[in-house]
Amino acid sequence: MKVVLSLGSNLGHRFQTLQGAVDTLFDAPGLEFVKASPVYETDPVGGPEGQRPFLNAIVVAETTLAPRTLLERAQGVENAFGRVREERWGPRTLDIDLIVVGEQVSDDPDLTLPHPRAHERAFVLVPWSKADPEGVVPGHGRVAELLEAVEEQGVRLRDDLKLQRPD
Ligand SMILES: Nc1ncnc2c1ncn2[C@@H]1O[C@H](COP(=O)(O)OP(=O)(O)OP(=O)(O)O)[C@@H](O)[C@H]1O
Ligand SMILES: Nc1nc2c(c(=O)[nH]1)N=C(CO)CN2
Repeated sequence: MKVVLSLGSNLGHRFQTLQGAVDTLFDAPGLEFVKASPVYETDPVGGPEGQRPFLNAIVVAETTLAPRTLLERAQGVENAFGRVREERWGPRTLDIDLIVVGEQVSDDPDLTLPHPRAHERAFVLVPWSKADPEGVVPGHGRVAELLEAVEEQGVRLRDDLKLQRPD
């Protein structure tokens, strides 16, 4: 099954955190790296005033794992990078969201698939469209079409930064 993950960081060494997350996510069996998007610097959406901009990227992978197992893997990596959960949409060293897992659809609040806000977030759609132009959000449509409906201002390519394949 194809998995699309969104990675974001707006505290600490943001790029090292994203690369470390990519390396750690693929350290265990069941998840195979396919591609990472370019890295974008993005204005914070929601949350408190005055947050630093995020670095955001999308990673496309193949998996044999159940969605819940993937969520546990992602949360384990977030915790390993010292994420402190305080206020909703507040600053974080690392946030990993499951955007889509195959064709799976779920409205479980602990794991909603596809991610309930992905289809309206430029910081997801812009990098995703570069890594995977054929991408689809089940129930919402093609990434390329969803992108036409969002404001891309506030999402800037950082072509000085490039995520490497996991080591
Ligand atoms: N598709 C999903 N990917 C990741 N977490 C999810 C998903 N659906 C539901 N969750 C749940 O959301 C909870 C809160 O996640 P988190 O604190 O990372 O939210 P957030 O990143 O601040 O906001 P947002 O959900 O808008 O991205 C997690 O504990 C997780 O169980
Ligand atoms: N620019 C940007 N804004 C956000 C982000 C993010 O990754 N990038 N993540 C959020 C919660 O997941 C809320 N707001």
